[in-house]
Amino acid sequence: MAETGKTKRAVASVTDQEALDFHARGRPGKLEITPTKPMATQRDLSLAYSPGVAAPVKAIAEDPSRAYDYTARGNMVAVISNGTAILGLGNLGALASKPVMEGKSVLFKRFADVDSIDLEVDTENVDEFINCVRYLGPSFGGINLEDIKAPDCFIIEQRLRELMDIPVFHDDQHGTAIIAAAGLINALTLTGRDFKTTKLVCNGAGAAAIACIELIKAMGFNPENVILCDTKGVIYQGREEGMNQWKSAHAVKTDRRSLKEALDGADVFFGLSAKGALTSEMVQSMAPQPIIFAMANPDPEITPEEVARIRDDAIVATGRSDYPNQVNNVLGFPYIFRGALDVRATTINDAMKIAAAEALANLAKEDVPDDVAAAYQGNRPRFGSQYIIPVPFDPRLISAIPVAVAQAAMETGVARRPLLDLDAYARELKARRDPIASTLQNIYARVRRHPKRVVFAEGEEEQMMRAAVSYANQQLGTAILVGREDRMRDTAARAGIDLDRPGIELLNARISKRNDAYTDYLYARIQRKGYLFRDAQRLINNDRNHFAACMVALGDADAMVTGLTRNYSTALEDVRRCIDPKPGHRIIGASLALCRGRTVLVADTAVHDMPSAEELADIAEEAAGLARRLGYEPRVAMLAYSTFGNPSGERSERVREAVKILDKRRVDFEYDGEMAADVALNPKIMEQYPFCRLSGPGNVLVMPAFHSAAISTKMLQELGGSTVIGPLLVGLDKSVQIVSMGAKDSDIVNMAALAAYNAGV
Ligand SMILES: NC(=O)C1=CN([C@@H]2O[C@H](COP(=O)(O)OP(=O)(O)OC[C@H]3O[C@@H](n4cnc5c(N)ncnc54)[C@H](OP(=O)(O)O)[C@@H]3O)[C@@H](O)[C@H]2O)C=CC1
Ligand SMILES: CC(=O)C(=O)O
Ligand SMILES: [Mg+2]
Repeated sequence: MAETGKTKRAVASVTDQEALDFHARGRPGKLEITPTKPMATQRDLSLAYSPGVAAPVKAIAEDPSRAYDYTARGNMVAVISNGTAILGLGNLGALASKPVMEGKSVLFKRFADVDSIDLEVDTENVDEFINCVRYLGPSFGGINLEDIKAPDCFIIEQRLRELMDIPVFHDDQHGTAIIAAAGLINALTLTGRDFKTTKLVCNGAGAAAIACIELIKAMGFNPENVILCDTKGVIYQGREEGMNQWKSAHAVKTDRRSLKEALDGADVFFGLSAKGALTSEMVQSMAPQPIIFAMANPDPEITPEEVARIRDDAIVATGRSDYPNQVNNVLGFPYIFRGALDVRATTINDAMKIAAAEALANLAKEDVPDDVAAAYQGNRPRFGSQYIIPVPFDPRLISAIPVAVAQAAMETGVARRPLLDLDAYARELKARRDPIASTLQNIYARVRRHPKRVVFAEGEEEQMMRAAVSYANQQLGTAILVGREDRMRDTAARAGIDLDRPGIELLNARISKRNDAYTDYLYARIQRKGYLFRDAQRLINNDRNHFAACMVALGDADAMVTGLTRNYSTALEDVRRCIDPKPGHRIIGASLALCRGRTVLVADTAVHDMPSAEELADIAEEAAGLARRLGYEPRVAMLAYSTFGNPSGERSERVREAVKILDKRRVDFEYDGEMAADVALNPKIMEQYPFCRLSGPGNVLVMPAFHSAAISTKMLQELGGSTVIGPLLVGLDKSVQIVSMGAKDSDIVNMAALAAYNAGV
């Protein structure tokens, strides 16, 4: 094998409570619909609705293909289920399936910019279900059927494919088969096996299992070497109990009757059944270098740890994201539909499926470039037993898979709109992904590799505790909660938070052994600023910000997070009493705003009220440095209400002056200004200033003053629907982050992760 390694969880799992909170927070559920056209004026209304809307109606009635020009159809996929086989949880009904279907819809958007809506159809009657879906064709560019039990799913998909002229794709069947086939191609290569002679046992004979074995047989597996099992054991020729025509098609002549007997000497196990179905004893009896794909969700047939306990020569994959080798259809469906939609395919055929599987398998064999490595928890994986398949966050998937699918669609004559230049298409696909959008993911990955001790100063607050538990759970390091232990335990018990878990430390400032050291340190810093020794003592004993900041200053913690109960400037003053700016640096606040797939850093959102030209230049330098530390190349726009001198005014003059100072300093990043926000952000408007030195839209926006920075970021958040992270505190000698008062636990964890990241990873 090219590489061996101990199997371990890649990231920590989440608790049920965390998952419930995540779904309930803010607007319940995971998606909402936003319009793509303005709806502000009477004219907008006349265009969007009556009378203007009649024009596209007539155009489409004349030529149905115009629906792709005038409606959202061409980029819209429905995720449809009746909830009869929700993951491996069984038949829990249409309504209970909604969280999964909403999840699939948001993954379509997140990974491939496909718009998607979930539809839960409340019937187990096959004809009723077909009848419901068949008439929805005009609304969508494709139909993703999901979590419908076998054998109903086979009938439903087959009929709908015949009835509809858009792709109908049951993801549990074909999506799973494509990803499993890709993983299998690579696992066979690594173990020197051949398709024709490899013996495979598949546990589960439902939607996913039948499709998987059909695809691998189509790719060259010998049918005699494939044994299928279900709840009744081996599916052998002549068996009558629990059979259907789809199982019968794969029945083999054998005297083996149980999964245990079937697995004796087998090379490959495919699990598409239920939690715990594979035992250690069965794994023990498999051939050398066994390949084990335990794909049941949410819990696999066997865990990688259990396999590792008994064998060190196995290649193991699961359907989960928290172990290496995630064989899950999320790696396929967003990109397969992307390719199919872009050529307006009438169907997703076998050639398109095989092209997707091969593209995916090949990607895992390629070197992982720098900008991709972060998606792999900061490691640079090499093709081997722990890396047979890319992870869903791999940014190369968006350009690799849709191109292969679109090409196969064109070659097999199912593309209604062929693409003439596939290289240009690949570039266009890449551009759909904002490289900065994965910033947070990258930061978490880096911190996980270099876990840090972060002190949560306001440890008695419920959100702080939740954030600390989440920090520890995500294996980012140790979370130290400062507060009175009895108070913390009371609050935790009431809120159902378990503090007795690895990675959580409770620290009572009053009885800490380090108080004397902290007091001496603080007193030395403030004795000439009007404070007595007993003042320093009181600050350390009673004020958690001073205590926590001294912990960081004296190296007892790597970073600190605070701010929940005290306003920003007061919390910053507390911290500043204990920690200086980094030599040669200026302390600023910068906020990261993520909006509609775009990310910008806005500064100074926290410290300087009315910065001078000199200070604006410093802010630009600090913000550019932060951008680089976050992993992207800054293009700094020095913002004002005017653009390059028009209209003129005192505040713009200062911004112009700051640009000249940056010129003199010969800084090593792109900057220009003064300019208005639309010039900075809209390339078309920027074109009116051909002399502008920015090579693209600004991604670091330096605001002329604190009020404009604070107002614009809050407006982005409230009106623009942006996620705003920060202000991040930049320029301190030690790593501290201050959250806004009343911040949510998820915001606090982000800030704690950023604090840990800034502490040096
Ligand atoms: N990793 C991935 O990407 C995917 C994973 N899956 C997982 O595969 C599993 C099956 O899903 P799906 O095919 O959609 O569901 P289906 O309901 O269509 O099929 C379930 C199959 O599993 C069999 N089964 C259930 N429990 C056992 C058991 N203990 N031993 C043997 N066979 C068993 C059933 O047997 P019988 O026929 O006798 O009832 C049936 O054949 C789920 O856990 C699901 O999460 C599914 C899709 C994608
Ligand atoms: C991943 C998926 O689709 C399932 O487990 O059903
Ligand atoms: Mg599914």
